[in-house]
Amino acid sequence: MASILPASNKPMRSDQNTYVGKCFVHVKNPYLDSMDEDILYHLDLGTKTHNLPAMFGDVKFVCVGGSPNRMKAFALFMHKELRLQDRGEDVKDICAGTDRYCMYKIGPVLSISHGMGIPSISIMLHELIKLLHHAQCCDVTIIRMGTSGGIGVAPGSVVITDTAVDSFFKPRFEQVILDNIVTRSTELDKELAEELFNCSREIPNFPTLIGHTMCTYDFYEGQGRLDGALCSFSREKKVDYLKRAYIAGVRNIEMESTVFAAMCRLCGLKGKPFMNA
Ligand SMILES: O=P(O)(O)O[C@H]1O[C@H](CO)[C@@H](O)[C@H]1O
Ligand SMILES: O=c1cc[nH]c(=O)[nH]1
Repeated sequence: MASILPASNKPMRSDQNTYVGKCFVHVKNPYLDSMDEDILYHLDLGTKTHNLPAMFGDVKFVCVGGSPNRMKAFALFMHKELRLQDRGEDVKDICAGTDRYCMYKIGPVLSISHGMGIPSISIMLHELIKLLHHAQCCDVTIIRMGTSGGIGVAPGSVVITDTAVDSFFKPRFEQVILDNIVTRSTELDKELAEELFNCSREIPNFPTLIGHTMCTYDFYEGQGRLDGALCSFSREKKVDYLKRAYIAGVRNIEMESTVFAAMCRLCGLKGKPFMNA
């Protein structure tokens, strides 16, 4: 999406952070420490109402995806894979008190839904990152498992994102903060990409590749679709745009990866979108 402020009113600033050895999930908000209580409103959790270190202190993997049903199915799958003692049917939605997101905990794995688009996943990520921070979690890996539209790849391929890019094919996320635009990096953990790619090679008939993922603010006009309620470009313009995206290294399109990459990177989560194209 283009900046919503004129260029002259755009103080560009970059937030930077790198991954460190043993890494606690950290927040970057000086006000949080002085707060008597932190209510994670959209997760229906809080520091006074729940013992977050006891509930979540052992979390090492967080898997997120748009749809609540997908994330429940993934939780049941993980329950089976990890051969946990309790019955699979007992896998309970921790956020059942709110109908915004669902969350399941299966041993060290959290499975959470985030809805569609940047604003929806960003609210969930703010509260998830605070939750992992309050629970004193360290060395947490987060993976987004989503659907996406492939560009120049065989249908059904899995794209492991190395870098999330915006609609201009740039590795950045522009966050509007008050009336400023702050540009954040969207580089992702390269080792994790290789690790996931190597795992995929052990599974027969599992076409997988590593590439850039383009994140748009809209499913229809933003992704060059000709079948939305509005369409102001020609088929030729659409094809030209997608070809330029391919040349820039984009292999799939979805709607959350830039903010996901930017926030996880800043707060010490090793992150990776991983998508069906
Ligand atoms: O499959 P999920 O995780 O919902 O993600 C993709 O699907 C939605 C659009 O249909 C967008 O949220 C896009 O990013
Ligand atoms: O954003 C998305 C998600 C799934 N498929 C697409 O084509 N785009």
